[in-house]
Amino acid sequence: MASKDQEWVYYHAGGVRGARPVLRGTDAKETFESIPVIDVSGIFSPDLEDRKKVATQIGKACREVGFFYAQNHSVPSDLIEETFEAIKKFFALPREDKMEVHLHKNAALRGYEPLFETNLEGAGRGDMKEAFLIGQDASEPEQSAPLLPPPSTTALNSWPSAYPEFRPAVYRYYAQAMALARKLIRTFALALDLPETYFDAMTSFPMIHFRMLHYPPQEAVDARNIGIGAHTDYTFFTLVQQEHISGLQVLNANGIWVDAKPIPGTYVVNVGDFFARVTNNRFTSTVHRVLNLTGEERYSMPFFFAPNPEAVVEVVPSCRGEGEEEKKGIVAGEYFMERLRAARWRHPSNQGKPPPKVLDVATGEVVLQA
Ligand SMILES: O=C(O)CCC(=O)C(=O)O
Ligand SMILES: [Fe+2]
Repeated sequence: MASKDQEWVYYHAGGVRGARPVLRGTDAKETFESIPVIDVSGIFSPDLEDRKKVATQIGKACREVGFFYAQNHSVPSDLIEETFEAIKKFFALPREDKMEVHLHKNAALRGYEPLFETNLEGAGRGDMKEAFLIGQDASEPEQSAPLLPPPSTTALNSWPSAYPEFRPAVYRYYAQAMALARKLIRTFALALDLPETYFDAMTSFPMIHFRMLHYPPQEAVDARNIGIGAHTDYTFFTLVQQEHISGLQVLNANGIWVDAKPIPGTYVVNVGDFFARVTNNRFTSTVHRVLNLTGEERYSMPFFFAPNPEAVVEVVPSCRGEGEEEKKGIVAGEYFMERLRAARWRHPSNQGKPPPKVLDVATGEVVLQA
């Protein structure tokens, strides 16, 4: 029974605000307290049985936690290090070189996002991170799109002219992350008792968002000082590289934050909202946030893997239980852009629309976003 002393955790999930009571002692429910580590080397095996063994472990992690560490993922560690070096150089550029590609100049919301421009929890001065975002873009030859775009197609990504080496460095990593994601989406299919290729057609040229992030150290731990506010991802799944600096935290069913500390040689993999939807929430899209209390600069690179923009996303056959609510199909690209715009409502395409209502985490009141 929630008393007036009840503590709450506020978050932003599935595009809406939510709150979870913090449960301790005899009120606590059965939930995870750590994040499983899974050796995924079997996904590269020619033997289906090896691939299924990994799928079984991944399926369990997706149902019980929504997060797992993937070990032996085959993306070379020196490539990951080189990519972090390139990202650090980008964030170290003079402000005007970064502002050249500010994401509000870009219809697809790609490019540079300065500190404090999103405010996922709605409190304080905003999320304490800067970011650079690229995504799927058929006009960029590095992406080898299955269908050539019409010649009039304009690029969706924006690249800083002051740092020409950035694009090839980012794409060297992008290709490897994409190859791993393609293996994993098949493993997720097996984990759901579906044919291994079940998701292939709806991810033939998927919505990718590759976000490079820099979190300066923060001084205080309160709702007004946060790297990225509590949220869920709008993906099928996300592959996170986070160097050696801690900061990522995952919310369990008791409202307790569990650290997703960096483990060398692994990816943090998390389920996003599209997977929660197609599995009727059998896979959980778990709330997470970032607080950088290490006193050091933190860099991370989540690679978001979502369906093709035109794909209509429906509950998969193995997750249609009797008596369960029939969810109607959603067009993946529309849903995605809605979520992206809600997080950045100052974008010119939102002009004239009222600001979204958000919860002030400190007071618990609903306010209009500033
Ligand atoms: O920086 C991280 O480790 C995770 C970032 C994240 O959750 C996001 O960008 O959605
Ligand atoms: Fe996230």
